[in-house]
Amino acid sequence: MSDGGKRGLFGRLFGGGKPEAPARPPEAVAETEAVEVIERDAPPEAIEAEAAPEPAESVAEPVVEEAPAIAPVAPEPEPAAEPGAAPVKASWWHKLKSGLSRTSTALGGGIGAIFTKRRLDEATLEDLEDILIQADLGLATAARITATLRRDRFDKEISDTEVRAVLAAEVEKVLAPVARPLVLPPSDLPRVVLVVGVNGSGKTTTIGKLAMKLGREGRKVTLAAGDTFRAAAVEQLKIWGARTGARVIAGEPGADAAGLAYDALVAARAAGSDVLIVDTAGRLQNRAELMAELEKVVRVLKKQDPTAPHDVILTLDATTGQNAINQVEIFGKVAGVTGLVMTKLDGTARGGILVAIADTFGLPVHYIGVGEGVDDLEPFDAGDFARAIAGLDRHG
Ligand SMILES: Nc1nc2c(ncn2[C@@H]2O[C@H](COP(=O)(O)OP(=O)(O)OP(=O)(O)O)[C@@H](O)[C@H]2O)c(=O)[nH]1
Repeated sequence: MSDGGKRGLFGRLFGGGKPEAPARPPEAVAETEAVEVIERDAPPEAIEAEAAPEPAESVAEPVVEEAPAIAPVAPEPEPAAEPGAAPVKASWWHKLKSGLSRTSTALGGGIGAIFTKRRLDEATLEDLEDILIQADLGLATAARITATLRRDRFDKEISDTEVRAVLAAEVEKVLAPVARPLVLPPSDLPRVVLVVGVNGSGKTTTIGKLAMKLGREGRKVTLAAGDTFRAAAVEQLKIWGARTGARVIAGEPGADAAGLAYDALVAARAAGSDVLIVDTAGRLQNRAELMAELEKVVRVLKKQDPTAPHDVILTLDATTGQNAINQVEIFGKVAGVTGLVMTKLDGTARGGILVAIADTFGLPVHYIGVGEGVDDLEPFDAGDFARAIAGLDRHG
């Protein structure tokens, strides 16, 4: 986070007060509980896509329920730090490297098998290019890596470690421009972060982890349980809310997602939240009606704040490989994706897909996830990622 800090610094940056909440009656929002549920009984069709009546008028009055307080979760224990490294960074490097081990083993094993004390010839370069493509790095990056080797080392002896160093350097060149943190500039109004993606890509888990990070930075966070299709997703978000101290605005199963997002923004404003993170139902990018619903969520948020949503984050499950490229294209068109989070890099040998996506779209990669734990999400660092997938140690 660019301007994260303790509450005092945050308070100075943001100033003391927040504006009054518009439209929705303040009694819809209780002030102190960690988790709250707004019961909404509007059926999904209550707001027609094109007629788009004011969502706040289309639903019954919300009811606020208090959920039992659950103690915030403690951070996971840090493993022993590398000498001279900051403990958190060291711990993350450890997780990143072991999380990406399947990718680095697939790449490194293939490279080790073809570079056994031999001169670099055209056949070896072709074999290498195949390995890089199979690891989902993308045609362009694979071609660049082999071109660099051809230019600098052709007909010379070269070890697999040297090849991996070239691989890391080329991958870092691709990733460095997209490694951009999620920036939350000072504002009197809540920053609205919409999280989209296909089913099971890790939206809710990522939101929970993000809420924890923002809470630790002293931000006041509201979560909107916009995945109204799946009751378990709402429960999951409530648990995250309780763990992180974020308030959760949720509705009845099947409630209208756009209306819920609208209400959540009203509630976030009334509560003086710094950030509203809106969860959405998982949807396949080829399901037109679900994609239309997503467009409606965006439209309805804009009715209250024309600049919202300020961030549209697409979560991508690394294990889906090449399909992730199609997801970026379609979600980009429908929801105006502004940044990416790649999850489940720990469960796949296909972590190279992040490189292909960076090369193809140039969209900011804010975070990567390498596990289900609360501390398994960190801002994306191009150099660390490149060296980890190449199976090399960290710089410095
Ligand atoms: N190994 C691993 N598992 C993850 C990671 N991120 C999320 N998961 C798991 O992936 C599964 C799906 O995550 P959810 O957060 O429920 O995904 P979702 O996109 O909200 O799912 P839907 O609500 O069905 O659309 C859960 O079991 C998570 O614990 C990660 O970085 N690594």
